[in-house]
Amino acid sequence: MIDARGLAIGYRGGPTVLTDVTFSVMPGERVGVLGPNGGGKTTLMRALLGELESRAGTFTIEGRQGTVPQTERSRLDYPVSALDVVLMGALGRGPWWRRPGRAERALAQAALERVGLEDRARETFGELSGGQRQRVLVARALMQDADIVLFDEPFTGLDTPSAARLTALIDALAAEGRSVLVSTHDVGQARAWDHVLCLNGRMIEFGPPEHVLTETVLAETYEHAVIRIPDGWPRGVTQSAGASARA
Ligand SMILES: Nc1ncnc2c1ncn2[C@@H]1O[C@H](COP(=O)(O)OP(=O)(O)OP(=O)(O)O)[C@@H](O)[C@H]1O
Repeated sequence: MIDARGLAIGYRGGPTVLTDVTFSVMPGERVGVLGPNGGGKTTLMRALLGELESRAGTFTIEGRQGTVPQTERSRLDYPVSALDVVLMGALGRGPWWRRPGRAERALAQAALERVGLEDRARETFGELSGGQRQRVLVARALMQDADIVLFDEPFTGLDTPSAARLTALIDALAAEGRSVLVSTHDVGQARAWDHVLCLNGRMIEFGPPEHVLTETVLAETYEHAVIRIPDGWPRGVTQSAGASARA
């Protein structure tokens, strides 16, 4: 679904902020994207969405993309309902001037049901909890029938039950053959996915978690910040309480 070779990415008029990115994602794979603040996770997502051009290297993407952005960055005071947000996923299906019809509304309602929010359709998006907003945005990606779903730090601020619900949704999307990229600060969570991509201004490592989540790679990724990872890790990985790495 995604094949990137030696990508270098920067913002218009600015320096290159991410280099040497080489990875591939197959249908149904879940890839965790790890890195410190400013490491380049969002930049990579934006390049995959076509918002930023690569300055070197090549990449190909096959299939429709859907994105689940960081909701605290969205404008939350705009009075749109949860259903309206999901219906935005239907834009592009028909001419821009045509309002969503009954069929689209039924699909949007079904997508909300899929994420367990069928009874919240009429509620204002900005008044939902962070976890509920994330799920509405997953429903929007379902509405787009996205083959590739990009999540930008979706677990930030979620309590344990909400995080577990979102993890189950990510697993379900992958089980349907959709490819899922999830940027996260949670090293413990990334361990459960198929591949991990570590970024810190350049790609540090890409591969299965058991190869990537080593002390050496994490130290390079987080520049020797304290990394806490759960017990039961393969040898060579720092062991201590907690499950998250923050830089
Ligand atoms: N709109 C922008 N214009 C110019 N530079 C930007 C822009 N957005 C991000 N950058 C720069 O790109 C680099 C990577 O930032 P990015 O937002 O991709 O990191 P991140 O890994 O997503 O961080 P965080 O965990 O804080 O969200 C940083 O040096 C940042 O200053």
